[in-house]
Amino acid sequence: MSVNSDANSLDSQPQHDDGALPINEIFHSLQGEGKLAGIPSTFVRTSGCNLRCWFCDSYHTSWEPTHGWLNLDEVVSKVENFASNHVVVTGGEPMIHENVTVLLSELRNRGYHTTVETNGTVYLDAPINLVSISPKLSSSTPTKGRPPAGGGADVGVWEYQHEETRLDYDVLGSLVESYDFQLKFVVTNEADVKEAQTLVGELRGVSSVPVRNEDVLLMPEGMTRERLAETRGLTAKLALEYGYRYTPRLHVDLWDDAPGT
Ligand SMILES: C[S@@+](CC[C@H](N)C(=O)[O-])C[C@H]1O[C@@H](n2cnc3c(N)ncnc32)[C@H](O)[C@@H]1O
Ligand SMILES: Nc1nc2[nH]cc(C(=O)O)c2c(=O)[nH]1
Ligand code: SF4
Ligand SMILES: [Mg+2]
Repeated sequence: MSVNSDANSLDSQPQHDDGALPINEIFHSLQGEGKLAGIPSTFVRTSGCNLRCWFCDSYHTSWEPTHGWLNLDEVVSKVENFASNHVVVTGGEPMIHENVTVLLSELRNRGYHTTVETNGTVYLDAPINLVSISPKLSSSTPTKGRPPAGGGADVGVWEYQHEETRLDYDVLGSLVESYDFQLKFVVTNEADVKEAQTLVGELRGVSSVPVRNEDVLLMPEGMTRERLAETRGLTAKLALEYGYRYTPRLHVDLWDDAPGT
């Protein structure tokens, strides 16, 4: 799959009537994060994202989206090759592709449990068992002093665009009210947890459904074991202090976040 030169072109895709999606990889692993951590799952990773988190551990498909497209039948047949009943649709940002609803409907019809990993900036109406929302805090914004993993595209452009796009309370409120959800925050320091606490408070103010502390997960920043060793202790301490749930990153602990894990 060739690397797409114009990183923006995938961010708003014309819909293909065969349900086609830009797919970076489809692989089988343990769900590494969140309430379902440890469950053998099939991952469908779409390409392209509308944000550019400097820490993105999938920059090969967000900052530099690959361009391979698979139609619905091709995706489903690859998923069917694996034994898991759980499918995790992720990216990149999967919710920027309308056709994700077509895939999710087909997976539901085939009896799969589906999780969507999303940055919470786009709302889609689809049959999803768990929406795993990871709202991006101010510490995610790329800056000249915080260049993105993998070199990345033009930070100047993306610092503004990321900051403008990363938080949408209408979308967050709709997702929380429409789906079983978890809120999963990447933690680099205590300021992130204070910001997450404010965001949860705002969400509680607009949501007609409860946002329980056990639905709020703190996840240490790190795409390597070495980096996680620096951040997991603080994150666990903050989870205890603030009463939120701690989530590991099992795929990093086990396999250093190698491709296909
Ligand atoms: C690559 S993202 C794809 C889905 C979606 N775009 C999102 O951000 O939620 C998958 C998950 O990895 C998390 N993530 C990405 N890079 C990370 C890092 N360096 N450390 C910890 N979590 C990270 C994201 O917050 C998200 O929960
Ligand atoms: N094992 C494993 N678990 C994951 N949970 C969320 C992931 C993601 O990239 O969305 C992910 C991933 O990339 N690998
Ligand atoms: S929103 Fe998700 S995929 Fe996009 S850059 Fe951030 S972590 Fe990566
Ligand atoms: Mg990942």
